[in-house]
Amino acid sequence: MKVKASRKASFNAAHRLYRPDWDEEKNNAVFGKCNNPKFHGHNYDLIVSVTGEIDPETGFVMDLKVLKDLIKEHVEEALDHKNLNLDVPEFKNLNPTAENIAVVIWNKLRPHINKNKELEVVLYETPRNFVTYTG
Ligand SMILES: Nc1nc2c(c(=O)[nH]1)N=C([C@H](O)[C@H](O)COP(=O)(O)OP(=O)(O)OP(=O)(O)O)CN2
Ligand SMILES: [Zn+2]
Repeated sequence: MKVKASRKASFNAAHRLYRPDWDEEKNNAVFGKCNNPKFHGHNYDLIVSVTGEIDPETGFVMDLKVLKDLIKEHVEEALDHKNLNLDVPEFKNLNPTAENIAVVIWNKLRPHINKNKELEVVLYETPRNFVTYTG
């Protein structure tokens, strides 16, 4: 019997969506207001879920206090109050779209989650725009 255990978190960050190899016209056509050269920010909401068997001794799929601390150390400290394009090495050559941010978060957390458990990251960029990555 598998159960999904989840932890919510949030961070805020600035970004700009653009490709340096495209001219301004094309960047504006594809990325619109998200291509603002002075950047813009979002309050990101994150749901990290771990799915697996319940440990019969603890009753936990995973201790959610441990998951909270992992998110704080590996996600919030890396991304919160940062300019994703300028401050976060993973986005030096990668557009910080919601999809790419979700993949980066998943990759940061995966090494710290038991191999027998599945990991899912849901990232809300706005209250209505969200992406899901499961590896
Ligand atoms: N597939 C994707 N599409 C878009 C992304 C993305 O990361 N992946 N990002 C953006 C913008 O950065 C940003 O999310 C603005 O999107 P928009 O829909 O314009 O949102 P609003 O500011 O209008 O706020 P809502 O609350 O969503 O109405 C665009 N596309
Ligand atoms: Zn944006």
